[in-house]
Amino acid sequence: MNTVKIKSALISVYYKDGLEPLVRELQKQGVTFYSTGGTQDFLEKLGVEVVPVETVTDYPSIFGGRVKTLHPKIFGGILHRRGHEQDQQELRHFQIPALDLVIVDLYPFEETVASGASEEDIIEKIDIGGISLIRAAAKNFQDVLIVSNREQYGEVVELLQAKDGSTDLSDRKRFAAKAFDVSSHYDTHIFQHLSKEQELAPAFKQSERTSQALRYGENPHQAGTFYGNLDQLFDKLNGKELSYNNLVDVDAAVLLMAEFANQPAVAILKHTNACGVAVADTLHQAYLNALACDPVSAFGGVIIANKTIDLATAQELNKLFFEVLIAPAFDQDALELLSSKKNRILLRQKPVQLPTKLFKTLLNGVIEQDKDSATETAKDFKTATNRAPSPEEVEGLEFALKVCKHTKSNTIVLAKGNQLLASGVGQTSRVDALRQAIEKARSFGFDLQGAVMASDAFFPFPDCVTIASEAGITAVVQPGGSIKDQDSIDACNERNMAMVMTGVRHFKH
Ligand SMILES: NC(=O)c1ncn([C@@H]2O[C@H](COP(=O)(O)O)[C@@H](O)[C@H]2O)c1NC=O
Repeated sequence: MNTVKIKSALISVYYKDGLEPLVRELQKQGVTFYSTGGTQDFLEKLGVEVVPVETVTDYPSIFGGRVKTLHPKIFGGILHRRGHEQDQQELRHFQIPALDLVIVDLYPFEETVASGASEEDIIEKIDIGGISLIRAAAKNFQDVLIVSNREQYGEVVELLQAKDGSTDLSDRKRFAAKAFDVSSHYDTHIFQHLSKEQELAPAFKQSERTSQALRYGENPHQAGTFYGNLDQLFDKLNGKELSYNNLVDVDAAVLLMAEFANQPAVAILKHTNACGVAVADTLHQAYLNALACDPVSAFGGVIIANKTIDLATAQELNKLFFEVLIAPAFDQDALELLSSKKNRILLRQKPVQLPTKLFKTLLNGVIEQDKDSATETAKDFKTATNRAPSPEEVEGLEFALKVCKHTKSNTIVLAKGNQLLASGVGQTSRVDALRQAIEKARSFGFDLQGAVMASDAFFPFPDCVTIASEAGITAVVQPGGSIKDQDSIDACNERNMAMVMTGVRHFKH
């Protein structure tokens, strides 16, 4: 157990709020308080007697507060080993006060960077003394309790009350682990800030401070964990825990729907690919059109909408078995109806920007890239054929290209107006992707006459154009860039098809 009675505490906190109940509890236990300038003032205003660190160190706070606790008498008080004869002799010899509890709230570095403060202000917010106190107290968890986070105050009060002002080794070790989480997270942000202008960041650092055990990974025999804070992005209004696969699909759904900001839009995804997407005048109609694309695949899918789920849409959705529904808002009656199935996950999406860098593990490292944030619209289309696309075809091409960008390569996406008809996904050849899309569209009764197609990458041969034309497709958008582009252009001209090029490839592996 190795229980330690807390007799002394060093408190040095940037934000003072929330501290009082903890201080009152320590006061009840007869603890001696040591503190730094601002914290000392705060404690004294509460009527608490405090020993200023300056009295211990015999130094004032110098260099504008850059050095105040950085002193052997403070660090000796924390780091000496209580059961070590030599340490005890030295402690007495140098008249060092033992410190059993250290409470630190660091200078708000991340917050200062986010506020757009000047570089000078940012540098001053690199906490040195506080982080050193945290590391020292955490290292000596055998004897010292470190409170490194304001969120822990309530838990510490409960511990002290339950154990009459003492702490157990297991608690101190747990708080020490948290302390190194706090210090490493803090340093990660400093590293990221100071290296952000370097073309090649010298190391990959990412710090997520919350974790969520998943029921399992991609399959039941694989363990899985999510590191991050989903509460920042969603309010979960109903349903079971999100699974690993749900999270992967929710991520794909959110990225896809970010393409459709204005008119009501609905997308249905399976295994990260859209099996239904539509934009319409109402959300209800958008959902019906999205579902019509492939009602078979929609079963068990992840659905996302960009407008409030109303009752009419909810009544249609309620007829389908789906895993997750994401929307910016839900009308109360719609929410009540959809919540009737207890496992159905309903997420209210908050308007929060997602990171602009993407990374994943690969071989023995991590691969990182910028998010694909390029979206080409009509103004970016360069007509390569004799015939330019009609306004209806342009609308379809813009729509198809947005879906194409978020579909696994190789892909061909077929659309008409603002409705996805079918896509060929994750194929090893573009021809296979096109054939899959045509066959699928026909199997759900779509007439491909006048439909348009988008390709995520250039056509190496004119075969896709020929096959598309035979199916009734009249307009094509593709990046271009093949040495045989002219063959595809000629094939289009022979068939009076319109082809536009964007110059931007959208592979998605
Ligand atoms: N310089 C030091 O020796 C030092 N010791 C503690 N601090 C920080 O000073 C802050 C508290 O200062 P005050 O009690 O004066 O408001 C805390 O955020 C603490 O992490 C220091 N400041 C920065 O390094």
